[in-house]
Formats: sequence, structure tokens, C-alpha cells
Amino acid sequence: MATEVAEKTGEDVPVPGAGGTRFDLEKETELRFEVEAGERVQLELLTGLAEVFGSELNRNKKYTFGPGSKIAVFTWQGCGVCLYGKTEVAYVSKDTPMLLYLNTHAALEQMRRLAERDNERGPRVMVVGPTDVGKSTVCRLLLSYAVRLGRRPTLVELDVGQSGVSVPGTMSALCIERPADVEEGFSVQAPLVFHFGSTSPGTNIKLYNKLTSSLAEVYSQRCEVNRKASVGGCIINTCGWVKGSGYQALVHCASAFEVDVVLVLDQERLYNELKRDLPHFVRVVLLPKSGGVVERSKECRRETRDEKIREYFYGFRGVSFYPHAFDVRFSDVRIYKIGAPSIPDSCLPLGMSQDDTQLKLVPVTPGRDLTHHVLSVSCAEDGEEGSRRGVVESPVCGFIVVTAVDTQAQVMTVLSPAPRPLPRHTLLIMDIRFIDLK
Ligand SMILES: Nc1ncnc2c1ncn2[C@@H]1O[C@H](COP(=O)(O)OP(=O)(O)OP(=O)(O)O)[C@@H](O)[C@H]1O
Repeated sequence: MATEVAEKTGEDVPVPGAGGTRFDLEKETELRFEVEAGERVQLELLTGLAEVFGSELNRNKKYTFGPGSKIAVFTWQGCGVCLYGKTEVAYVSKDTPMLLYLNTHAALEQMRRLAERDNERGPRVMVVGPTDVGKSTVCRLLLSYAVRLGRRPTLVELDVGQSGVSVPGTMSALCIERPADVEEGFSVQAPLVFHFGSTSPGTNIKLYNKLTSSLAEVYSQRCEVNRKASVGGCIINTCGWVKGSGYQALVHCASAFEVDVVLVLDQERLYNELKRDLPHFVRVVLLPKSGGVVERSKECRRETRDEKIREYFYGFRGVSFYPHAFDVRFSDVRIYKIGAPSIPDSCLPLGMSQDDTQLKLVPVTPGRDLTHHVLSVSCAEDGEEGSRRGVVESPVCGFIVVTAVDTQAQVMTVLSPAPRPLPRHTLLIMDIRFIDLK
């Protein structure tokens, strides 16, 4: 039920034209709302208890959501909340799969308890499904619920298009130590990030699978030395590409991480295929998607990606960090692209297969076309040929964006989160561009 209430004043940033609308939610229902483009909406919990994607709301605190946000406020016990600002849509739904998601969490927690008791490892869970079924949301929910019980699960982010951990075009792992912040999501401290270079696994599936294996290897090594990480298990978020090579990549991931549970969202066909192709001890579970998950247009996805890169340099909502701009001499860095363009088999050197070219480091000659490209700064040691082979599988220590190139002076100007000099000199170019309009 919604009622208009007078605007409240507080220390928070006022939302223009904000007359509050109150919603009283019965238990096990959720308020779904979307924020209009160019607007902000504030949410306040007035009575009872409620959560946003697994993170509890504090009473009488105003949470601000930016343009385009799609949010669900769920309550197990019943609550009263108020929305201030212009929403594109706001409605209460009784029909949510939250009980099923909670049961899934309870089953995973049971597995963690058994792992603790028997000195085994905790559940490794892969969340799969087509695009826009709420995979990332389910991952966030399960991770927040686990961490609220004192667990230390790991988020493995394999969605190179919409990464929740780092900039797009990367594959990463993050140890979760506290529930996601209601506005900002998980606090990203010391993630392990690998350079993939584009927003679709299909551009270099061989590299995608290779990096999946690298992440699995590092995660397993961590589990060997960190009991809490091992018992906490991991939740793997995957891409929405579930056919052909995309499907094979899921099967590969399941085997690399030795997953115990696969949660399939909203696609019976995928569920059946995985049940057929994965070993019998892997529990494949079909879960419905929430009716609240909103389909995002290409444009919306592009904007989200841009926002993620902006956030990397300027901080959340563009106000916390102050990036640096400085010149880098061409002679001081080595720029590579991973993967040579495919050529007909008949033109390949003797003994070389097409696969080899996909993992090849191709030197890039700096020129004007570098402008606006995002470059990953590889952690690989600078120097000798020998270490070059390790560049593809080395994590990255950060990102820069080329804002200008002066071919005459042989320098490029870069936007960097840290002042000069660059910590390493091996740079990997992404297909992704970012135009810094700040
Ligand atoms: N119950 C809900 N009510 C309202 N919005 C929701 C709900 N669940 C998820 N959303 C929103 O729907 C959008 C898509 O969800 P999500 O990113 O989890 O999907 P996905 O399957 O991971 O997408 P992708 O195709 O990028 O892999 C997000 O903006 C999310 O905030």
C-alpha cells in the first residue's frame, strides 16, 4: 500500500522534488523500483526489518540510488519504507523466489558445517543462466547471507561484460568479508584480477578458459593455506552466453573449479544439458528467476560499463578519488595485445595450431589509435624474454586510460589512479575504450 508523506529533512543530500511515498509491506513481499534516467531516489526504512539483495537496511537512514538503478526491498517480517524522488516504476510484489533462494543458502550453509566438521572443503557453487535472469543478484544474495553467518566465501567473477568486482574486460576473484553495502555493493579490497581484454568471452574463448583455470588454481592454493576460505567456498558468477562455446566454457569452469553445485536460473534446457554433461556428484539445481529482474538494453549495459570504469578512477559516484594525468614515453613501456587475428590454417607456420595464436602476445606499436583505450598494467616482472610467457597468466595491478598520443614527441598521456611512475612497464591493451568527460 502506498501513501504520500511529507518530505523529511535531514543531513542527506536532498532529492529534487522529493515528496515521499510510503509503502507498507507485508511479510515475504518486496518493493521493486527503478530510478528514472537523470534522477536519484532515496529509500528509508521507517518500521520493521528489510533488506536489499541480502544486505540489511538500517532504520531511519536514507539510502540514495542513482539513475537507472533497479532495486528490490524485501522483508521477511513486514516493514514500512518510504521512497523520495522520481521513480520510473514502484510496486509491491508478493510473488518472489526469495524463499527458494533462502533455502538454497540454508543448504549451502549445511554443506559448510559438514565441511567444518569433517575437515573438508566448503561448497563451490557456479551460478549460470542466460542474460538478465538475476545471476549477479543471486550471487550477491548468497554471499551476503553467508558472510552474515561469519563465513568468508569468495566471489569469482567470470562475467567479462558486467563485472561486479573490477573494470569490464577482466576476470577476478574477491574474498568477501562483509555483506555488500546497500548502495555500493561489495567492498573491493585486494581482488585478484586477470586481463581478458574485451566484453565478450567469444572474442578469445581459449584465453577465457585459460584464465578460468588460472583463477581456479589460485583459489585452490588459497584454500590450502586458509581454512576459512576453504570452508566458505566460492560463488562463481558467469556470463549469459550459454550456447556453443559459451556452454563449453561453463562445463570447463565446472571442471576447473571442481564445483559441487550448479544453480541454473530460469532455463530448463541449460539445466538438462548440464545434468547430462557434468559428473553425477555435481548437484545441478534449477531455480526460477525473480519477476523483478529487468532486461537491460545494449545501451544500458554500455553505460553500466562506462560507469564501472569511471568508478575505478574517480570512486563511487565520482567523488572519492582523484586520478593523475601524466606523460609516458613510448620507450618506457611495452604494449601487447593478447591473441593474434586468426589466419587460415594453411598459412600457419609448420607445427603451429590456431589455438596457439589466441594466447600469443602481439606487440602493439604505439600510435594515435591507442587514444581512449583502457590498458591493464601487468604484474609480470619487467624485462627478459623468459617472463614474457607468463604475462598472459599474470594478474594485473591496475588500469590506465590513454587520453592523448603525441607521435612526434613519442609520448602518450595517461589517466592513472596513482601518480607517476607506473609500477610496471608491461601494458596489455583492451578492446574497451573510455572517454574521460570529467
Ligand atoms: N527482485 C528484483 N527486483 C527488481 N530488480 C531486480 C531484482 N533482482 C534483480 N534486479 C535488477 O535487475 C538487473 C539485472 O540483474 P542481474 O545483474 O543480477 O542479472 P544478470 O543475469 O546477472 O545479468 P547479466 O545478463 O549481466 O549476466 C539489475 O539491475 C538488478 O539490480
